Amino acid sequence: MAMLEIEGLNAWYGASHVLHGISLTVEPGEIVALVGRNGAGKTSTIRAVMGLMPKATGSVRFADTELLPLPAHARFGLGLAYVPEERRIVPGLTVRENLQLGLVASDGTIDERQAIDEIARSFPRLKERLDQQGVTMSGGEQQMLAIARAMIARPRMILLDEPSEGIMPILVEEMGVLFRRLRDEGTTLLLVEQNVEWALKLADRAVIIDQGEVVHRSSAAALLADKAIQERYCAV
Ligand SMILES: Nc1ncnc2c1ncn2[C@@H]1O[C@H](COP(=O)(O)OP(=O)(O)OP(=O)(O)O)[C@@H](O)[C@H]1O
Repeated sequence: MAMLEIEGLNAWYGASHVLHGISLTVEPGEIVALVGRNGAGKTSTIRAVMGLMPKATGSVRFADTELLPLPAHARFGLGLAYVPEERRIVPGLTVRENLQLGLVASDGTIDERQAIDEIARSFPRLKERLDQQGVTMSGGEQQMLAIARAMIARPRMILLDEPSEGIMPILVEEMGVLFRRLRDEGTTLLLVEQNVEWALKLADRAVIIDQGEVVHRSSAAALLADKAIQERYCAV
């Protein structure tokens, strides 16, 4: 059974029809890179999975549950996590308090102190800053916090929207190591990226979206080697 199966997904912003029959699957424990140029529909696709598009039709199944009829908050409870492009680190809250927000949907089933200890082991940079205001950290550290907050409730799948954007190369590298480890531990990842080469080196499979349609599916390695297709659909 696929972890995520999107079939014939259409979506709209008001009268503007932006996704035209997107179909793609993500198998358990794999990293799929979703690429394509600005405005192609990558963000809209993951927003539709999370229940954040004003209108969406078709089918989106997560571990065999049909998501489209469910409100956004019910989707988080199923073990899906989302790291949006704008990181939404809450002003006025410390790093620890931002992490605690990631546990709200788990209804007290996860031991908070243990979960924060575990996360702090994976993110040494956050460990040193648990009592600091989240928004005082660098952009890259805030991105790591947003990812840590998504991971803390141990979701089965994480959707990430351009996690490497605007981040120092050293942190991008750390993030790659983290994503591989997550995958090796069984977490499924759907990664929207403009940093195509980095994403393809990390991912198992790749899907390209162009003008709201899927135009290419292959192994990540095959797309990495195919500069012509990358130029045609991913050049900025
Ligand atoms: N809030 C909105 N209202 C109306 N149209 C929107 C809105 N957000 C995005 N769009 C339009 O929807 C289409 C798909 O955008 P989307 O953000 O999904 O693309 P993307 O591939 O993620 O690109 P980017 O990398 O720029 O985020 C584009 O034509 C865009 O202009």
